[in-house]
Amino acid sequence: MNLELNATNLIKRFGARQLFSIDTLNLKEGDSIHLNGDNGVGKTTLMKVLAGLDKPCEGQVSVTPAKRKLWSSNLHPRVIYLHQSPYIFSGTVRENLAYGLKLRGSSRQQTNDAVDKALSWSRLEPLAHQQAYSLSGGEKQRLALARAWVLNPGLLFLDEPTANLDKKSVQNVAELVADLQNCGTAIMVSSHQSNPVTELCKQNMLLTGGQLKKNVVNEALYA
Ligand SMILES: Nc1ncnc2c1ncn2[C@@H]1O[C@H](COP(=O)(O)OP(=O)(O)OP(=O)(O)O)[C@@H](O)[C@H]1O
Repeated sequence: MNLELNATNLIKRFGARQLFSIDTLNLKEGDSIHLNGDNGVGKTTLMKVLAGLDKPCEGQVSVTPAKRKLWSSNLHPRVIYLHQSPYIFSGTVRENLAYGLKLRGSSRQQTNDAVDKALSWSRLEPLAHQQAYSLSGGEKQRLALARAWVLNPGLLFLDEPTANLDKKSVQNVAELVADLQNCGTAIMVSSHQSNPVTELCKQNMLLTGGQLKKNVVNEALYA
């Protein structure tokens, strides 16, 4: 079922400093947005607010159709935020991939089958039994994407997913993100500069001076 996220009258302040004020923002499956803006303008904070991981000072974020929060403070189980330094659970790559599925109540057989598919999807099969903390930066980013992929994300927030990655790893991440897009996952990618992942996006939004400039069409994609 298609998900739609709506944010209205969002204001975020830290102390006396107002970071942003956004009247409306709508995201739905199929959307792909490059969230651009200089360092420190509030891209991470905005994406965390949209994903339900941080609270706005004013305003609301809602996702329809609504679903009960199962195991986390996320707004919705199919709205997923990935930090630029992926959070890795203790245990092997396989165990990391199984984590969310077990919490969702998948059976052992369902979990094993889905983990096998995710390992193949992310080309992490040779590393399946390696301790996840020992992966390289690029491998960790692929693991984080695969962990999201098994949960069938409707909306995926990618916070600087290519920061500190070499060219080959950036390309690998871009291929996985493109595949998620083709499956209908809406993506919002933050980055202060263009890269192969942001180039997949049909729209640009610019966070500047506390305002979100929306619906800037990415001409390069239609050239
Ligand atoms: N919990 C907090 N308390 C006070 N200030 C904060 C807090 N979290 C973030 N900030 C400040 O809010 C501003 C925006 O931070 P944020 O990480 O959202 O920006 P960003 O656009 O993602 O930056 P970058 O591109 O460098 O990652 C920064 O000046 C930061 O110091």
